[in-house]
Amino acid sequence: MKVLILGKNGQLAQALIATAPEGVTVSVSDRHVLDLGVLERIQPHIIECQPDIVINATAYTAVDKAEDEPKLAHRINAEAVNNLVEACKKVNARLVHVSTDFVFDGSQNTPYRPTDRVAPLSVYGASKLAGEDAVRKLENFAIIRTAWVYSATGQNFVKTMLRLMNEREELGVVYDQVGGPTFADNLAMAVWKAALTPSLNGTFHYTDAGVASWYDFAYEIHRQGVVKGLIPNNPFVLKPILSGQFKTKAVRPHYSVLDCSDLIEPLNIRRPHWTAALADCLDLIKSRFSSGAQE
Ligand SMILES: NC(=O)C1=CN([C@@H]2O[C@H](COP(=O)(O)OP(=O)(O)OC[C@H]3O[C@@H](n4cnc5c(N)ncnc54)[C@H](OP(=O)(O)O)[C@@H]3O)[C@@H](O)[C@H]2O)C=CC1
Ligand SMILES: Cc1cn([C@H]2C[C@H](O)[C@@H](COP(=O)(O)OP(=O)(O)O[C@H]3O[C@@H](C)C(=O)[C@@H](O)[C@H]3O)O2)c(=O)[nH]c1=O
Ligand SMILES: [Mg+2]
Repeated sequence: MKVLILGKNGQLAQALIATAPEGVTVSVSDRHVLDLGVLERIQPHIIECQPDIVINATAYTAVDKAEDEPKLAHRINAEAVNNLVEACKKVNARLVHVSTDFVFDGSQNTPYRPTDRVAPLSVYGASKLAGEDAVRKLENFAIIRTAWVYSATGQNFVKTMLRLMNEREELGVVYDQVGGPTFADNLAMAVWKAALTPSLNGTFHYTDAGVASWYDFAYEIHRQGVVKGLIPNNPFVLKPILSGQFKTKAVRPHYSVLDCSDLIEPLNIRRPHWTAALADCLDLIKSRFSSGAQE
């Protein structure tokens, strides 16, 4: 089984590479091998690789910047995906594609199922939805929507909080956006299972278990960070604030909890609670820090 992973240095790509199951032959294309912005390169590259399965772990993920660069976000998250779909058709490859909770507007107050109404609030969300729509033209695909991804490598909320909690004595974090924090390593396990289950076709959700606001998430990062010696045990004030008190270019959904049962039940996926997953990630960050690892 030949699996082509698109993306190398991203959070999910790194986790997929680290957890590749035995028996699969993995090849990885980073942006130097295949820049997805150069649309006409996509088809020849896929034809050259002849994969059985393509896992697209790439995306334009800068949510606020996308508001200023809508064309680029659309090119990477939608047009490139459309070309990828055409290429997969040519070589008869299964495509596993990753999408986001930001396709929803957050107006629901029960966990979103894959079939619930989509209505993105941001350029990023709209571009990812257009990418999903392209993938749904294929016969053999799985779209995995996830949310609030973090890992020991790369840029994410956990790393930002650790930095700010080391620099400041006070921090405001929004409590009116509620979702499902997800450790990239756990997401990667779910993506591998989905990739290697050919009968699984359609749109699915995976996040770690439990729900949190960004404030809850930050509170737990601080609590565990202090216990693990990643944050000094100094007086520190974490203030719960409203989204309106933290101005961002992009509008984010107030509620984007994803119902993952359609994926985790048939595939028997173990879904750790986000607080346990956070502990795993902080342990990794700590071991990288003490071994002097640089990014
Ligand atoms: N981060 C999050 O919180 C969430 C992410 N998602 C989705 O999960 C998936 C993985 O996200 P994540 O790993 O966090 O993303 P990262 O931002 O960590 O990584 C982005 C990846 O996209 C690649 N990439 C970006 N632009 C190009 C380009 N022009 N050509 C080739 N490659 C490019 C990067 O390539 P390279 O490796 O070469 O640098 C990198 O591997 C995405 O589909 C994202 O939309 C969904 C919900 C939440
Ligand atoms: C740094 C910071 C952020 N915030 C808020 C802003 C925002 O509403 C929220 C999260 O901020 P971030 O910019 O880290 O997260 P953001 O980039 O919006 O994360 C999103 O990324 C994309 C790729 C996705 O697909 C989503 O699932 C989601 O993970 O926290 C604070 O309230 N205080 C702070 O000090
Ligand atoms: Mg971000």
